[in-house]
Amino acid sequence: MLKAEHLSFQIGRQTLIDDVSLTLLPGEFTMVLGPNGAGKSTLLKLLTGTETPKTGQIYYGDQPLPSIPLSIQARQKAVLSQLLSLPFDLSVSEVVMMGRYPYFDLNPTVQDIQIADSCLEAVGMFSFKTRAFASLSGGEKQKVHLARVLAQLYRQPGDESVKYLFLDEPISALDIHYQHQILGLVRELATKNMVVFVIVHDINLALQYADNVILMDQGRIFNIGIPEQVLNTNAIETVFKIRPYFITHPETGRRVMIY
Ligand SMILES: Nc1ncnc2c1ncn2[C@@H]1O[C@H](COP(=O)(O)OP(=O)(O)OP(=O)(O)O)[C@@H](O)[C@H]1O
Repeated sequence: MLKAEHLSFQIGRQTLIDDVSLTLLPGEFTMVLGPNGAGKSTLLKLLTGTETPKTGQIYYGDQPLPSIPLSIQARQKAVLSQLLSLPFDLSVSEVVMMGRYPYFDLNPTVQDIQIADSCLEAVGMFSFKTRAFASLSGGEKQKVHLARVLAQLYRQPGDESVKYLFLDEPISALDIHYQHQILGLVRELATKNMVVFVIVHDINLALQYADNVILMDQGRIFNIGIPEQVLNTNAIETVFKIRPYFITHPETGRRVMIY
């Protein structure tokens, strides 16, 4: 479980996060939505320890996040940020192997290599293994970084500890086939004792995949709960300033938003 209590964060005089409290449970796929500048990425940075809140506490299980050694954090928590480019000239397999750094000293083991390969396979990028990362398209880079975080949280047999996965707009550059493939993969991971926090902009994908939705606005949580309740007409109109309409998917019976 991840618990955050009364988080606030400021830069200069601007309050980016204003008294945010939440509980995220392993097994639940949490999606975070909200307009540009609502504070979604900033909240992710606080929850992952990249930034330190001005007030408030974050607990992973019953441990305050700052008290957990970084070497332990690296094996339980993985983060995919919006920044996809890398300052070094690395191959695709070297980028994915970065996810295994917390597990080996000097050289990756055969098992690390197998894990990295299987994660590349899972995101449909195995055939790009030897390519220069810098030469990939935006969507291909996004998939390789996803393979990196999957490799970081890869569960060894017998490891039943809670893992924490944070993805900041992981599908923004992906075509619709891969949007669904990756979200399906992440939903499957969530069921395996993982806390999953994913920022997206697509309301219909949240309605389709999320167990739990956090709707943010102006540095605060506007609403949190099950998707159909949180993403209602009034909330969408208030937060996104657009009037939505909902129809029923002819095959699945699911709620779909149009506007
Ligand atoms: N280093 C910084 N200095 C000043 N302002 C910042 C800084 N980082 C973020 N902000 C501001 O904080 C607010 C929240 O930013 P944040 O990136 O968390 O928004 P977001 O909800 O993730 O937005 P988007 O959907 O556009 O990615 C924005 O107004 C942003 O301009």
